[in-house]
Amino acid sequence: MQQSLFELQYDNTPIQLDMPDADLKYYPHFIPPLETSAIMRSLQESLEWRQEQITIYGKTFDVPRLQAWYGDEQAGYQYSNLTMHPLPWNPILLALKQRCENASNSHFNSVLANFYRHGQDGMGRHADNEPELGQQPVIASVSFGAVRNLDFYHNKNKTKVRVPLADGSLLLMRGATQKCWQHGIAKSKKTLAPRINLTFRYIHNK
Ligand SMILES: O=C(O)CCC(=O)C(=O)O
Ligand SMILES: [Fe+2]
Repeated sequence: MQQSLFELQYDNTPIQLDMPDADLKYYPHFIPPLETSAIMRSLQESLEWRQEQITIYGKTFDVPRLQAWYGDEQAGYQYSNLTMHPLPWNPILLALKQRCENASNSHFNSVLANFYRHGQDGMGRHADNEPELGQQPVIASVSFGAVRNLDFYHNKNKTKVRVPLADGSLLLMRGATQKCWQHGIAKSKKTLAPRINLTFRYIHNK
């Protein structure tokens, strides 16, 4: 039997992840499946992806992914005596920002985009706890493309929680999440398709 378009409504009810000292809400179908591949392609083509580098003990390495940072002009921040400025918003990022603001009842003034080209791209353990993000930051994380595991590590005990982030999903991180947990995207030996993740944030300036 043929399904009518109206029956192809996906349930957008969020799931509250049961983790202590964290406030994590997961929306598996935040972006309807019919829209995700076009959005992914347009992000891949229209964002100004950069290969950033890090220096550890005097040796310089390529960060294992491509990155781009967009936001309001006032959302710059100080970094090693330099003021970093975001690129100006484009229509697709603004539309996604609006959808995240509606879902979270929050405001965002910048977005960090990460492009994981294959399984060997990843992100090391960290917390988004820079002072510019405030005491209990609200971060909206939208994913497109390959499913990748976001691993959470509790700061005080050895608890590890693996959260697979699906194409078109939204993960809202709030409350004590950044204070009490670190998170990272593990690399994989498997051949994985590309993935783009956007983390919408609010940067407070003095
Ligand atoms: O790619 C992800 O899901 C994680 C991104 C992230 O942790 C970050 O941008 O701070
Ligand atoms: Fe993060």
